[in-house]
Amino acid sequence: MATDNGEFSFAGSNGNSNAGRNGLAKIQTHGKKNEVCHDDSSAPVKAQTIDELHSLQKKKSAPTTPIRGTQGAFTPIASLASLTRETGPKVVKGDPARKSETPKVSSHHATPHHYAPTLSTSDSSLKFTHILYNLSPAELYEQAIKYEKGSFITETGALATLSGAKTGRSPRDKRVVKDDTTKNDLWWGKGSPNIEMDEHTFLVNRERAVDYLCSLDKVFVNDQFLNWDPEHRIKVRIVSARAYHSLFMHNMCIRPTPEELENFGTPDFTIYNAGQFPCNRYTHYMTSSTSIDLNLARREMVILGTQYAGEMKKGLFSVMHYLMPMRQILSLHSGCNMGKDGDVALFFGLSGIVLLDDYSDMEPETCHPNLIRDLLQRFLVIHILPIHDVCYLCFPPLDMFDLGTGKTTLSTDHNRYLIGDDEHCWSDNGVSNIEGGCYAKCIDLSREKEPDIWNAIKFGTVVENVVFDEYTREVDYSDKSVTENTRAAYPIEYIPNAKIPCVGPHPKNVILLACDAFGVLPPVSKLSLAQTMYHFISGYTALMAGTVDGVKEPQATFSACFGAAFIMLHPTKYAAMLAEKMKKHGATGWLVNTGWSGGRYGEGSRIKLAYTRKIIDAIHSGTLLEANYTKTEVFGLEIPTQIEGVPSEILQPGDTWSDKKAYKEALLKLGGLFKKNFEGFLNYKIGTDNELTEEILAAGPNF
Ligand SMILES: Nc1ncnc2c1ncn2[C@@H]1O[C@H](COP(=O)(O)OP(=O)(O)OP(=O)(O)O)[C@@H](O)[C@H]1O
Ligand SMILES: O=C([O-])CC(=O)C(=O)O
Ligand SMILES: [Ca+2]
Ligand SMILES: [Mn+2]
Repeated sequence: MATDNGEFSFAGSNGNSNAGRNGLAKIQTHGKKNEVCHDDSSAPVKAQTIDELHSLQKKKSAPTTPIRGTQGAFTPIASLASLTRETGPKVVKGDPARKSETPKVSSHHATPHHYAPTLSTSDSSLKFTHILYNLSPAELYEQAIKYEKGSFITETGALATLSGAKTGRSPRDKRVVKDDTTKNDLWWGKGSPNIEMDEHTFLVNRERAVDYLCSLDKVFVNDQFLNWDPEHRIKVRIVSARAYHSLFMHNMCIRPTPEELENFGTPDFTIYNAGQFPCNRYTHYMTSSTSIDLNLARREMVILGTQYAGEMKKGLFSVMHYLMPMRQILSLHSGCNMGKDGDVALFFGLSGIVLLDDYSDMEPETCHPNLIRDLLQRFLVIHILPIHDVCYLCFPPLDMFDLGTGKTTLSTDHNRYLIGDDEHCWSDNGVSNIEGGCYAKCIDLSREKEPDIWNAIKFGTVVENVVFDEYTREVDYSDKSVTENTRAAYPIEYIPNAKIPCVGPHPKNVILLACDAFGVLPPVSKLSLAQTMYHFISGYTALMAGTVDGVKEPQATFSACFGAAFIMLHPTKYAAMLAEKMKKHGATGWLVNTGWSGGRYGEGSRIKLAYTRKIIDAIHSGTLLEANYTKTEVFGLEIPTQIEGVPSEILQPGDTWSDKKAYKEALLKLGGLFKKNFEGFLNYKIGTDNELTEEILAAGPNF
């Protein structure tokens, strides 16, 4: 929904009587709104900083610099205005610790602002906060190392950081404002990742975050872009308290040129990351001290109680899952690369902590014991939400993790151009990467198997939660002491054959990746369009759950569109768009199992990355399309009989199991889980074509 001046707007926000210049309700700082308790009843102090206030204490006996003169030199940042400070802190560059340095005024902020006569309402509004605006990686390194515990330079020059208590995303703590527009537009209720909150509660959390940020001596502001398609580029502002967060987003979002920054204007979306500070559990809708709050009408996101940087990345991805479909553009949780001849492939796959199951129709007593235990241990104020409501948001136990299906690993291919590793758009113009960087798993990373990722971990790259040698600073990628989910965030240019700008023509191959820990899905199968849709909607992979005795058990998980945690609309909306685009552009679907072979987890072994790469090569080159196929029982998948460089005996999973009976059992078990999961979609039509809906329903396991 681009407006005349090229900025997008959200449906519903423009007609709002409360709307400010950009269609947004402004933060109200005076009078009205009886639900807010104001502290501006007493006579205001005539000062805008604490220093000014102190200067008022002493009677002037000699001329000093006029107050207005110094103030006029700085532009305040409107985003950080709150009930306690109307204007927000002023933008300066440089480190406030270097007192001798005169702070340079940033020329980037063109927001015209008219100073009201000094009317300060609390001490908070007098406090000076430095805004460290779009610092360079080198400056951010210095800030991190000086002020953030756990920041170190690794042997290869990367910045090692700790993300704090949270080393992965917290999907249970995500909240989305339900208002008149989103109540109809978004997917709510059973199975949906969108847990509602109201506008007022959002403002409570926003105020908490903004006041926290303004209480600091300095905050970081990044102004950057999302989406390499210039027609659908989104301007984002990230306000954060840590150099780690600022560098992470510098790497992950698209970096503006100095000219683009000069003309940046008003951001389309703003994140307030106050992750070090918890939310208040006595606040309505809060069930823990972590909250990630999305307000589409205000175009804002607030983060409280988690420093895991992936929340910002995936929070913005959720926003794109709303904005892009509104423009008939499909947003995809996929990697993407392109061959020398311009053939594009998409790699879908699940990852991270995902919605595992849904217990909405269960009584609290029968609810998942892990969840109950977790609730009892973690929630001080269970009464805020009736336990039954919480139960319907059943998520995996906290010690559950995924193995990674291979989006990043397989899209990063030395023989092909990398368009992106995780988030893309498919529009009438072709594909475009949403991001400006990659976020690779580092666990067991090896130079031989993943040379391009290995080499990208250098100066400028953020490595999260890795363990390194105290003296040499050599990283031990096999060390899981902090977490399994160790990660590296680097600008996409760090991959030598990145395709810049990160756009490409319409995809020729759509590869669905599943890490099957049951060991029954074939290493590769060719899919019909209906099968592709069936597996896209199912979004299967295995998660590893730690049990009480520390034994790891694989568990099937289904995450619609291979990214249920990030979608905003009903999965069938995305599925219909994918089907339409694949049909129109003649793309072929493939299912690739990057998981177990020769038995389930614990018995067989993970398919060698080298073999998976050969399989992917054969898909890209077109030779696999020409191969001979046989059809499997239960799943009805077409399996090639031969692939160059891959032992033929591993292509048929049944042949690799020594215990055939166990194989059949595992196969039927997985088939049953697919069926059960798909029941949730039986009542939905996919697109306008009833024929396709019927076909998709028939394309699942049959037995
Ligand atoms: N046969 C295989 N194919 C793909 N990856 C494999 C294979 N065997 C082992 N791996 C490992 O599995 C992991 C795949 O993770 P990857 O980062 O590609 O996941 P992802 O799909 O990008 O997830 P996320 O969205 O969380 O980033 C890597 O650590 C890789 O080394
Ligand atoms: O967001 C994260 O933590 C990592 C990621 O890419 C995903 O989970 O899909
Ligand atoms: Ca990845
Ligand atoms: Mn991802």
